[in-house]
Formats: sequence, C-alpha cells, structure tokens
Amino acid sequence: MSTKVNKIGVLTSGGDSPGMNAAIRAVVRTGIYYGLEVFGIMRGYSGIIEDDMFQMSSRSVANIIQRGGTILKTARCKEFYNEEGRKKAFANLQKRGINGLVVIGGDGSFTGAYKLSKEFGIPCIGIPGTIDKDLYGTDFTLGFDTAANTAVQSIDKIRDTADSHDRLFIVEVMGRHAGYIALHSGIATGAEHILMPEVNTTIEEIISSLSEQEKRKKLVNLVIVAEGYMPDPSNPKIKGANEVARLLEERLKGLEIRVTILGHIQRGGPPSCIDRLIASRMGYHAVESLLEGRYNVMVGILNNNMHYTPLEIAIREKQKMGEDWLDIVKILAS
Ligand SMILES: Nc1ncnc2c1ncn2[C@@H]1O[C@H](COP(=O)(O)OP(=O)(O)OP(=O)(O)O)[C@@H](O)[C@H]1O
Ligand SMILES: O=P(O)(O)OC[C@H]1O[C@](O)(CO)[C@@H](O)[C@@H]1O
Ligand SMILES: [Mg+2]
Repeated sequence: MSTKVNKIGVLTSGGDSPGMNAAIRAVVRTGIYYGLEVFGIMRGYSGIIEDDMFQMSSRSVANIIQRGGTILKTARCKEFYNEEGRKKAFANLQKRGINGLVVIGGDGSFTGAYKLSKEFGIPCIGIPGTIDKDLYGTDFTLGFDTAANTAVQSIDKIRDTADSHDRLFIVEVMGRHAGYIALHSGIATGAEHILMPEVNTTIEEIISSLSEQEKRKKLVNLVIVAEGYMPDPSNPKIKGANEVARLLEERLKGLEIRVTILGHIQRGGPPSCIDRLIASRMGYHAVESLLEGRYNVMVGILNNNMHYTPLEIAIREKQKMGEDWLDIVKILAS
C-alpha cells in the first residue's frame, strides 16, 4: 500500500489484559496529535468483518487509563481464520479508507494481522497485549505485571492459612501454553515447586522432593501450577492443579491437599503502574511506526529500548525462559 497512512483503526483481540485501555488511549491521542483520523473497532476482528467501528476523539478515551478490560471489547473471531473472512474485513477497511491498523493482542491476533497485511497490503502494527508474556521480541506484554501481582497477593493469603494448618496447597494460575505467571508469582511467594508447560517435571520428582522435605520437617508446601502444565506430556488430557492433586493423593495416602484455582481474577483489575507506562509508550510508538513507514512489526521493549520485531518472527519464535530461574526456585525454596 503506497498511500500515506492517514486513517487508522485500532482493535483489541484475544484474551483481554489490564493495560489495553491505556494502549488504546495512547494510540488515539497520538494519532489525533499527528492529524490522523482514528477508528475504534469493536470486538477484535469481528468488528472489521461486521463493519462495527466508530471514529474516536481525544475525549472518547478520557478516564480509561486506570481501567482493566477493554472499552473496545475483545473476541476470538473464528471467521478471521478463513481467507473469506479476511476478504470481507479488507473490503470494509477499504470502504472506509482505513489504511493502517493497530492490533493489540497476543500471538494469535498477530497471526491474523500478518495474514491481513500479506494478503491485502494493509500496514499493521502489533502491540503485545497478553497476560501470558509469551511473545518474542519484548521484555513486557500489557497485563502481565498486573496479573502476576494479582496472583502474588492471592498466594500470600493462601500461604497464611497453609502455614496455620501445615498443609500442602496447590494453586493454579493462568497460562494455557505459558508458565511466566507461575514462574514469577511462584518465586515472589517463595513457592516450593513451580510447574509449567515449558518444563518437563514429573510427578515422581515432586513426590521425591516432598519426601525429602518431610524428613527435614518442612511442613508447609506451596505448589504453583500453570493451567497448561501436563505431568505426562504424552497424555495432554491430564493437566492443571486438580490433576496434580489427584496424582499426589493417589501416591501419598493420607496427605491432606487443598487446591485453589485463581482463574480469571488474574485478567481483570486496574493495570499496575508498569502496565500503564508500557501501554502508553507502546501505543505512542505504534503510531509513530506507522507514520515512519515501519510496517508489519510488533512494537516491543527490550533493555528499556523500543524494539521492532517483524510480525512474521514475533509469531514464529518463542520467548526463552532464563535457565537460572529454575535453579533459583530450587535453591531458595530449600
Ligand atoms: N492463524 C490465524 N489466522 C487468522 N487469524 C487468526 C489466527 N490465529 C488467531 N487469529 C485471530 O486472532 C484472534 C485471537 O487469537 P487467540 O485467541 O489465539 O488470542 P491471542 O491473540 O493469542 O491472545 P491470548 O493468547 O492472550 O488470549 C482469533 O480469534 C482470530 O480471530
Ligand atoms: O477463558 P478464555 O478467554 O478462553 O482464555 C483463557 C486463556 O487466556 C489466557 O488468559 C491468555 O489471555 C490464557 O492464559 C488462558 O489459558
Ligand atoms: Mg495467545
């Protein structure tokens, strides 16, 4: 697309995350500052296909920087997986003269944006908005810090009661394919075990570690489990905290275990200061990027500098988990 970008759309897609509103605000206000027309697109890609969008003003994003969720709503739009759906979407963008798109979402949303840009030449910019922090090319994703803090506050409370009763608690945090919330909240709460989809920890390993701790009269145990953790990856139906508890109870008769599943409270609530800051910074740079002709990239922050990763790479590569973290968990929980 060779015409200069002058009318842009902004949407949120996939799971919502605290900080999405702050990013929408930054995109809208930066766009208007540079003389662009900015359209808010409702419910992710569904809003493009259904032509459900409206022109935004600076006032339409007032009083939202502190609010969780997304004023544009979000969706997982099945139609967009098919070329037919994307064709419809392109026709609506063309009809309205929208010639640039800012997509706030996770890896799936960026795959959609990549396809739209490749098939129809619409310049797209991705802003990493997911509590899962599973995107390559950025140290931060919107909502991760808030979600991890929500998990930490809840686990601290569970620790109080676990300690009073000398109990083993298994706490499930979000992360269908990613263990970052488990890793960060587990380390921050002094958990004895952290189980994540990325690391193959067997039930035998947990049992032998529990027996070892029992010998040392360590009575309280906190096990943090990412929802996507599988004790046996060849059996993907068995996953998450309830299954871990069942397997442990089967093997360690008489052990009193309690399970807490934190669930969607991790996705809501006011964004933390960090999430508001990175959302504002990424939103501003997303618009600058479109204006400078740096298209089809994900805006990220690496080592406190802006970093632009081609969407194609952002969706293909995986963020690597620092290897020292697992040693830290083992040594500090001893
Ligand atoms: N392969 C794909 N082709 C076209 N569109 C896609 C593709 N993958 C995802 N999308 C679009 O992006 C939407 C969001 O994707 P997905 O549900 O994977 O969430 P996400 O963006 O990865 O966020 P999160 O994982 O944080 O919830 C999908 O509902 C679909 O509309
Ligand atoms: O309940 P939903 O919207 O299907 O999404 C759940 C998934 O979304 C995420 O929270 C990411 O947004 C994952 O960690 C989780 O598995
Ligand atoms: Mg995803």
